[in-house]
Amino acid sequence: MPNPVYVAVDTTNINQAVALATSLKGLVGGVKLGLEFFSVNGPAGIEAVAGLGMPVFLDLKLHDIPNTVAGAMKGVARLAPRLTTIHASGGLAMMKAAVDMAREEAARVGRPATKVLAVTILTSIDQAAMAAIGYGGTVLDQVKRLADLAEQAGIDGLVCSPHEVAALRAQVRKETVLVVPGIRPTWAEAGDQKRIMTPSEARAQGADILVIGRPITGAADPAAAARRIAEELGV
Ligand SMILES: O=C(O)c1cc(=O)[nH]c(=O)n1[C@@H]1O[C@H](COP(=O)(O)O)[C@@H](O)[C@H]1O
Repeated sequence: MPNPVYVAVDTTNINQAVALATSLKGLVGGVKLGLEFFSVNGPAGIEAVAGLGMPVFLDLKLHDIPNTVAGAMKGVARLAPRLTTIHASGGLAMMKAAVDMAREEAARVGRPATKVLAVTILTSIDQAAMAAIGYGGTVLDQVKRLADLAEQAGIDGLVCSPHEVAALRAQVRKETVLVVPGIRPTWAEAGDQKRIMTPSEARAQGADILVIGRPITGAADPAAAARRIAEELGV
C-alpha cells in the first residue's frame, strides 16, 4: 500500500517548507500547501516544492461565484498539482465551473489534470458551530448532502472528517477519493480540530488520503514523527 499521508506544510516561509518537505521525502506520500503558503509565495513557491519530486496537494478551498472560481482554477490547473480543493457549499454551479475549467485548462496546456476535491464541513466545525452559522440538522446529514451535490458536479473527491468517512464510502462512487484531515495520533494534541481520529482508525473507516499537519510539522523531530505514523499504518 502506498503511503496515504499528505503532510500539511502550513507556513509562509519557503525555505522552511522546502527543508521540511526534503526531510520527509520517502516518509510521507505527498505535501499539502495551502492558503498560508500560497498567499506569500504564489505559483513560484508551488513550483519550488513540486520540483522536489513529491506529489503536491494545493489546498486553496476556492469559494466564490462560478466565474471567479473558474478563473482561479485556470491558474491552479496550469500548476498541475495532484489534488486541489473547492468548498462544496459554493453550490452546484460553482463546483461544475471549477471541475470543467480544471479539465479544460489541463488539456489545453498539456499537463495532467488536477483532481478537484470538494470540502464538505470543516473538521474545525462541531455541531454547535454549525448551528451558529445557520445550518440545520446534524453534521453528518449536511456532509452527506454536500457530497451528493459534489458528485452531481462531477468532482474527483471529497474532504470530510474521519467521523463521516465510513458513511461517505457507502454513499459515493468507488472512484471518489476520500481525503481526511483532523487526524491525531494518540500521542499528539488536538489543538483547534474538533472531529478527530487516529491515522489507523481513519484508514479503517475508509479514508484514501490522510492530511496530517502539526503532529508531524510541530514535532521536535518531524521525520521521526512521520516514520512513527507510517509504522502505525503499516506502510
Ligand atoms: O482541506 C483541508 O485540507 C482541510 C479541511 C478540513 O476540514 N480541515 C482541515 O484541517 N483541513 C486542512 O488540513 C490541515 C490539518 O492540519 P493539522 O490540524 O495541523 O493536522 C490544515 O492544513 C487544514 O487547512
